[in-house]
Amino acid sequence: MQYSFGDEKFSGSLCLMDCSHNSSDKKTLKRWFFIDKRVGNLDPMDLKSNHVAPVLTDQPSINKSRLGIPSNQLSYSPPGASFSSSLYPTPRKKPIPGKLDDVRASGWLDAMKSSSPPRKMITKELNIEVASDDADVAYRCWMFKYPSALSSFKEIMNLAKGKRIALFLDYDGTLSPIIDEPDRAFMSDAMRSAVRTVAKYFSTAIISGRSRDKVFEFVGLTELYYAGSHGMDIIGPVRNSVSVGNHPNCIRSTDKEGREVNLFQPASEFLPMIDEVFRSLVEKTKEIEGAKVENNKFCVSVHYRKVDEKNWSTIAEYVDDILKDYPRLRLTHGRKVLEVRPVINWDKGKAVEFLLESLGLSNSEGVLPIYVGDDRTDEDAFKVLRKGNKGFGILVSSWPKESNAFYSLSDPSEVMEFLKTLVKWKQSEEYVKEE
Ligand SMILES: O=P(O)(O)OC[C@H]1O[C@H](O[C@H]2O[C@H](CO)[C@@H](O)[C@H](O)[C@H]2O)[C@H](O)[C@@H](O)[C@@H]1O
Repeated sequence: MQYSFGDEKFSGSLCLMDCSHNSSDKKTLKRWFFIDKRVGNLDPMDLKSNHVAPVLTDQPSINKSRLGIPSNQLSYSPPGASFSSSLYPTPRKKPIPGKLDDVRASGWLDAMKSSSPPRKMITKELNIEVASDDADVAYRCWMFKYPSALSSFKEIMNLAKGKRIALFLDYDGTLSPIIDEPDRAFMSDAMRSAVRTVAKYFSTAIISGRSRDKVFEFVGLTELYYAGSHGMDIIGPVRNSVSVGNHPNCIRSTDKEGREVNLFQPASEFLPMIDEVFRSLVEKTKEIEGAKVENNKFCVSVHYRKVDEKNWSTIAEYVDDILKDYPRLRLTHGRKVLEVRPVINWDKGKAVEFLLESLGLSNSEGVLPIYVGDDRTDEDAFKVLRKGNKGFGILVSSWPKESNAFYSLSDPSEVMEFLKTLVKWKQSEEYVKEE
C-alpha cells in the first residue's frame, strides 16, 4: 500500500496496536505503526492528531524500567509464604449435562481451533487491526511489543549485571520443535549440547507438561533439575529450607544417580484418579482416527493434532463427559492438546517459585530468573516473574500471540542461539574478571 504524509510517499503497511502493555501509567495506549516494506523498519505514529504523522523516534527501549519498579520496591514473599497457602481450591462444580452444547458453550471448540490459529484470527485476538492482509506485518508489530531476546541481548545482560541467572526451560516447542507424533519429539544433539553447556554456568531446570521420567528420557542430562506434569512432580536439591523441606508433599528420595534429593509431588493423592481417567479416555477415543491419549503421571494429554477437524467436537465431548464424573479434575488447553489435571493451586509458576527456593535463589535482589516457553501453561510462570518483578519470560512463537513474557524468540533454533549467546557472555565476563 502507498501512503502520503505531506509531500512524501511511503510504501508499506499501517497497523494499529494496543501498547498499553508498555505504558507505565497503565492507560490504554494505542499507536499506529508504519511498516516500511523497503527497509523493513517499524515506526510508531502518534494517534493523538487526526492525520497520521510519522514519528521516527519513540522506539521503546526495553531497559531496567521495563522490569518496572526500583529494586527496593520489589514485592517479595518471605520464605514459606508461597507454599503454605492451600493447594486445594474449591472443586469445579459438576456441570449440567448437555453434550455438544456444553462443549460449545464452554468455549472448548473455539479454544481447540485457536490452539494454532490461522494468522488472520490471531491478529484480531491481539487487538491489532491490520490495514493490510500481510501476516508479516502483524508479526513485526507484535515483535515491537515482544522484542527478540537475541537482538535485545545487550539489554538483557544489563539487567543481569551482578546477578545470578536462573534458567527455566520448557521442553516441547522450546527445546524440540512441535511435530505430529508426541513420542518422537526428540531434541537434537546440538540442542542437548547447548543445554548441557548453559547448565555449567547457570542453575538450569526443565519444566514440562510431560511426565518427569519422559522428559528426562528425552533430555538425558543429569546436571539439570526436572519438573514434570506441569510442575506437579519436581526433583530438587536437598536444602534446609522451612518452606521446601517441611512441605507435607515433599519427601527425601534419591535420583537416578543415587544422590539425595527432595521429591515434591503436590498432587500425589490424584494418582489413582488420573490413572482411571487415562484408561477411560484411551477406551473412549480409540475409534477416533489420529487421537492419542498420553499419560503424564499427574495429568493426561488428549492429542488431536492428527484428528480430522470434523471430529474435534467428538473428542471435546468425550473429554467433557468424563470430566463430569470428576469434579476435582479440570481441563486446560495446549497446542492441539486437551490437558486433564487436578484442581490444585499448583502450576508452572508455582514450580518456578519452588525451585528458586530449593536452589537458595529466592532472594530476588541478586537473582535474575529467566523462563523460556511457548505454551499457554508457560504463561503461569511468565506471570509469576512479571508480577514479582523478579525476572522475565521469553515467549517462543513465530506468530503473534498475547503473552505475559517480555521478550520473544521465534523457534527452538533461536532458543539454542540464545543459550549459546548466554554462555559466550558468561565466559567473556569470567575472562574479564581473571584479567
Ligand atoms: O510443557 P511442555 O514441555 O511444552 O509440554 C506440553 C505438551 O507437549 C507435548 O505435546 C506437544 O508437543 C507434541 C510434540 O511436538 C505435539 O505433537 C503436540 O501437538 C503438542 O501439544 C506433549 O506430548 C504433551 O504431553 C505435553 O503436555
